[in-house]
Amino acid sequence: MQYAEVAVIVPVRLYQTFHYRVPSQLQSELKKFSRVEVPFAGRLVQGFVVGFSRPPHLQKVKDIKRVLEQAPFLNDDLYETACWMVQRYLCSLGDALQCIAGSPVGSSQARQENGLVVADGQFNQAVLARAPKQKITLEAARACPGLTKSQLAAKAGVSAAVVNALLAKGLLKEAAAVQAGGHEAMPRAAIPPLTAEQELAVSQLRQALRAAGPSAWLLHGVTGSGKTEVYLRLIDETLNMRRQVIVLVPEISLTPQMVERFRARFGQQVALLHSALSQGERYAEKARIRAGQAAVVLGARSAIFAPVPDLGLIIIDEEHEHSYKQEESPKYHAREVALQRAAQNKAVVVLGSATPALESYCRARPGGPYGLITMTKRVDQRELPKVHIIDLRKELAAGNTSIFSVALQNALAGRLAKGEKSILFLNRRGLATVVICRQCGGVMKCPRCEISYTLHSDGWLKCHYCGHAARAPGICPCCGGQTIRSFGVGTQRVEEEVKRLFPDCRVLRMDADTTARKGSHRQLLHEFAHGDAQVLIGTQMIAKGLDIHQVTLVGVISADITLHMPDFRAAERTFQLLTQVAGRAGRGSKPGEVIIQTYDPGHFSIITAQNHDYLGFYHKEMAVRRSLRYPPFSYLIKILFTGLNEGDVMAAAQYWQERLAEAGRNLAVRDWEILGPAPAGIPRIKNRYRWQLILKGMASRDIRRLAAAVLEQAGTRYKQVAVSIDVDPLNL
Ligand SMILES: Nc1ncnc2c1ncn2[C@@H]1O[C@H](COP(=O)(O)OP(=O)(O)OP(=O)(O)O)[C@@H](O)[C@H]1O
Ligand SMILES: [Zn+2]
Repeated sequence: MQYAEVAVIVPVRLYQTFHYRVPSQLQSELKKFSRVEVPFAGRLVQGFVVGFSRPPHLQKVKDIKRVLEQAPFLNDDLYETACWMVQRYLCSLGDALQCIAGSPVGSSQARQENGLVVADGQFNQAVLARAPKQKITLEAARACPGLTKSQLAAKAGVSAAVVNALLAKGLLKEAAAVQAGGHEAMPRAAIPPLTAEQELAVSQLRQALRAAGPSAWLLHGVTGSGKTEVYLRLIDETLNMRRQVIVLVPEISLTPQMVERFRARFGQQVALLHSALSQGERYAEKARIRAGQAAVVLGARSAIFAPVPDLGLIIIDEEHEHSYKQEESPKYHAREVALQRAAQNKAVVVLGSATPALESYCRARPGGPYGLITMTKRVDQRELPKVHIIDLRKELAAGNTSIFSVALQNALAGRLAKGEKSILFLNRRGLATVVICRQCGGVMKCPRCEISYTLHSDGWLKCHYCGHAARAPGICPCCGGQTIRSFGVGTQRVEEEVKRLFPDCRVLRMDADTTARKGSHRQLLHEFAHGDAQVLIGTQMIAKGLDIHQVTLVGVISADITLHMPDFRAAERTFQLLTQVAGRAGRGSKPGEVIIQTYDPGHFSIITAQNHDYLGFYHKEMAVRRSLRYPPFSYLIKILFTGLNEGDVMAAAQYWQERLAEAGRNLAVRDWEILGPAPAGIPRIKNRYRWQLILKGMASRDIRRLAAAVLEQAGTRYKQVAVSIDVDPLNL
């Protein structure tokens, strides 16, 4: 083991690795996949050892400097995935391995924390009457036994001090460490009998699990059809086969109900991977996963790389969600990685959604690579909600300038009178979305980004791209004019309006502004579900997964925001959001009602959402995509150029455009085109100019080959311009 082959973490040529000498003092420490520090181009960089071959030339071979992490969470299986990512996403092998292994952790930090449980014995409730936070925390610990201190604090939305206080009082105690395979350590939660449709889904997927090969399935079930129960049964089956499961959810903080149901069913077998974990906690969870102790991994996008020993099943809930796509390099999509990992491990992939991505549904058509399983009914014969569309043009003509139509106002008043709960949805936060000087017409914009400021109720103008904030001016900075007006409605305006119309009503608002603090999502959702709040106002955060039985009204303040996004997926996004948010109504014993306000009531995304008609939407939208040759009828690659000097950025984009055209001729690639160079949708962010090229082709492999060829020759030509490649971009 004299020489090691290292994949360095720098944006270099895709597959290239470099040879280093292994100094004698590192001989015993170094292993395959160790994370090392090596000299590279005059500085020290990190990399991963991927082999021990001899270098072709022995001159100029440098020494490995040191070992940073002896055994990161990598293995041969994940290495194969990394190699696949290189050719699929055009990232370097070092970047792919880094993305899979995550950031390094000194093993000293990796202390295994014991889970906490409520101490036995009765205690006087009155003791906690003055300590509401401790009370909430104790309730949380009872609902989800086995959380660590910080997990429990995050769940209850309190600080660690509150948990410490409960430990000191003896009301909480540490659970004894659970043995491996402690599947039966928890009392089984009451398991409901399956509905007929669930039964059919489970039996079909159970067969797939027992079959020897990999397979992929789309579980298309309407909102409230009980997809989660199907997942739970399949997981049980997989655990019985002594294999492990990865379950992906769009964002773990938004799915406390799901986490609770998983813990109730599988107890300590569940490992949670999410961004709120400390490095030590993450390390401990991954160690449990690698050892096969935690056989059910529940997490967001990056949990797809969990180092399970024998992967049997991958479930992706709300598979249409864009959060499964990573927007930094490597710009992978967890769904595609899942299919690859499943192929490597002969595992089964289940993609669940009420509104599948077009790409997924068309793969599930007859002859496609996915099997299709459909659930058309809600559990317990509950009805899908009645959806009404309100034409805002008519409201205006009738003299109603409020943001609430008469119908929505009346419906809300009715719910408040009956003590039922309502959700109001608007996919835009803040108070007003544009601030304009009426004298010169100047729009207040972020000085660093080419984007208009949003006015917030605290009087600040905020840039939603870079976070930059400025005081709202009283006079126009351009012309000195004194009539500055704001337009456009955000969630804060909706909140003000509800409070004005219904002064006694208890309102909660959930958007990026109210959920910045750790644990605040859970706290807000808990308060809405169990407290006396009657109305929840929010952005897309409230559209997914919520299962709150008392909600009988959903109001969509404006369906037009997503509809008019400059993106070919705007209609799809709109249909998905409307269907998902409408699906929050009527999940209990009382039927639900939905009111959608729009200036475009004839649009097919809105009408098909009204009729709960996924297939109707699918066929209409596919016809549009076909005629414009957009995905899924073609493949795209976005190449983004950014830099401080616009001239350099344009020159780099131009140069790439020429090289790509040339490579296309040389490699005789057919059925493809280059769009651009053109300024990106947002032409400047944080002072960096942004230009882009789009490659569009009928074969993904062909355009990837072109981009890879040009990256090899031109990747580092413009030193001041960053080039980033996005294969199958979700944002253009
Ligand atoms: N077989 C069953 N019997 C009784 N209740 C059930 C059954 N299956 C699921 N439920 C309940 O039905 C409700 C809806 O289930 P679930 O949240 O899994 O729906 P879903 O299909 O994931 O919906 P969405 O797509 O809207 O998130 C939950 O409250 C769940 O506990
Ligand atoms: Zn900005």
